[in-house]
Amino acid sequence: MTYASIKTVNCLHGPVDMKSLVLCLLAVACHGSTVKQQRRFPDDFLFGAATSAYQIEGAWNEDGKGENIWDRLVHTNPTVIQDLTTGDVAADSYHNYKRDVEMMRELGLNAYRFSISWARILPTGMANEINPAGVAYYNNLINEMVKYNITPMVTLYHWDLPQKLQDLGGLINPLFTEWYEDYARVVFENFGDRVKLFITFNEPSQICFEGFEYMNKAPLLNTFGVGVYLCAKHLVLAHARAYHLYNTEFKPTQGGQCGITISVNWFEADTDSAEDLMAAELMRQSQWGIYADPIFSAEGGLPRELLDRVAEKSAQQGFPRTRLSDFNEEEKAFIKGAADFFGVNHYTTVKVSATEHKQVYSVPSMLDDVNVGFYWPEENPKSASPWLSMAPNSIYHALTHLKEKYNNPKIYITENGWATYRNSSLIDNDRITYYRAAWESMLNTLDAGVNLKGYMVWSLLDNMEWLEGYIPCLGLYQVDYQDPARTRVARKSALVYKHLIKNRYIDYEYEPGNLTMTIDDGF
Ligand SMILES: CCCCCCCCCCCCC/C=C/[C@@H](O)[C@@H](N)CO[C@@H]1O[C@H](CO)[C@H](O)[C@H](O)[C@H]1O
Repeated sequence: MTYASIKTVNCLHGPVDMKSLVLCLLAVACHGSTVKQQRRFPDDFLFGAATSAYQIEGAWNEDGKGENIWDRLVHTNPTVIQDLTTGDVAADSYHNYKRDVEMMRELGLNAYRFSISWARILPTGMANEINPAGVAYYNNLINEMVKYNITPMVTLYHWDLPQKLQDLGGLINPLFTEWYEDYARVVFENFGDRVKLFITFNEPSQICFEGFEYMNKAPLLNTFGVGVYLCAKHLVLAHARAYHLYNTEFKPTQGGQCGITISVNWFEADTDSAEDLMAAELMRQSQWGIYADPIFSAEGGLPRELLDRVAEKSAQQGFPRTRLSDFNEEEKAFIKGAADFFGVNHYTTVKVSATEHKQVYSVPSMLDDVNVGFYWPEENPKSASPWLSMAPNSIYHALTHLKEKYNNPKIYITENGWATYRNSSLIDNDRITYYRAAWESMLNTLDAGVNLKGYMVWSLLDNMEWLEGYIPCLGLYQVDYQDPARTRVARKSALVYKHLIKNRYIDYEYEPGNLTMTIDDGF
């Protein structure tokens, strides 16, 4: 039975297949003449959970690992972390990976998305020196997952650049594309026999915009209006180099896929006015189009309106040339189509206005280039993270937009989740409400013909939430940070997710009797 054939049907009138007919007859016998069938996710839809190295591993300087930009930030500038904490130990997954895999089995996960710490396997960032203990750690984790049929989805770069590369300019240095390709080769060579889903970068906008302008991510550099664009172009080129490397040298024997994950929150125009519609479009172009268009659009290259806007502003500001030039024709051809799938991190909806909610932006800056106002609608329920509120049908709006814009690419939702406060109850009904709404929106998305193949919850377990420290918790499992063993216990949402994975439909009636998690037969 295909997904599309499962609908709310009336047994006596609707055209139904054999399975539906049997269900209907049973329902007629039990309840009368009408049955409301559940919409279901396809059997091969990949349900998983996601984490990243810096946020969970700890062991920041153990077994030969090199320093990365988050290690440097939290140790030299500790007051930027809201609760003055670090990721030095975090959930200590470096020592607890077997328990993490056990949790995956308890949940019945089909897949687990985690990231590799570049500096753990290449302590200096360069590929001349490989750290065997780092490689062994990831081999152990992958082997443990594969043993239990859990598909590894590996992110090569989730924000933790080796510090020695940052000392050389990091993503601002054009040589970054070479360093990254060398690192990607080490990853493919060592893990590609078992890993079939590779993600080159997690959330380019958070790397470039938040790291080089918005002062919200390491390396916290204030290079307003220039650094963000250099970073963006080098990142996209590095992605394309890794993709082509995989495609030509590894895919023929390893047979996997290589994509990129972009933060695609939904930016919605405040009104239907032409000005607000353009404001929302410029926001989308600056936040994710700048990374997605060169790879996924039919024409390639950077988004037109953004290019024009930055050129105009640069001229007004007396720059001899634009601060954002397009890729050249050779680069465009190299980048266009360089992805087997589009990874989407989706959390929320933000409203965008051409005139309202504006702040004073630095000049020059990307914020000033775009020059729009934005806000989170008051009526949307708020989480423990200020940027994350719950918006109606948000996934549907974002993903149907991608379908139209990029000719229906294969999509995995690689992150989606809800933040609660550290001391809140394990009975996390607000998270369950958020998740059920997200899953409902995914079913709408599938109904609309979007080529959506899987979904990863953020996160498997509580972890270090970057500058927000350990204040917000996003895990299906709570981590006890007072306990040196970093004990993990399931929240109620873990049982609800387990029920979804097993049954493939959203059961609003399901209420777990208690919070005990067990490993079911076959896992
Ligand atoms: C230039 C135009 C104006 C820009 C205005 C600033 C941007 C405003 C819009 C903000 C949009 C919402 C911010 C969303 C951010 C998330 O996508 C991002 N934080 C998610 O990152 C992942 O979050 C997880 C949970 O927080 C986890 O930390 C993970 O590591 C991240 O990948």
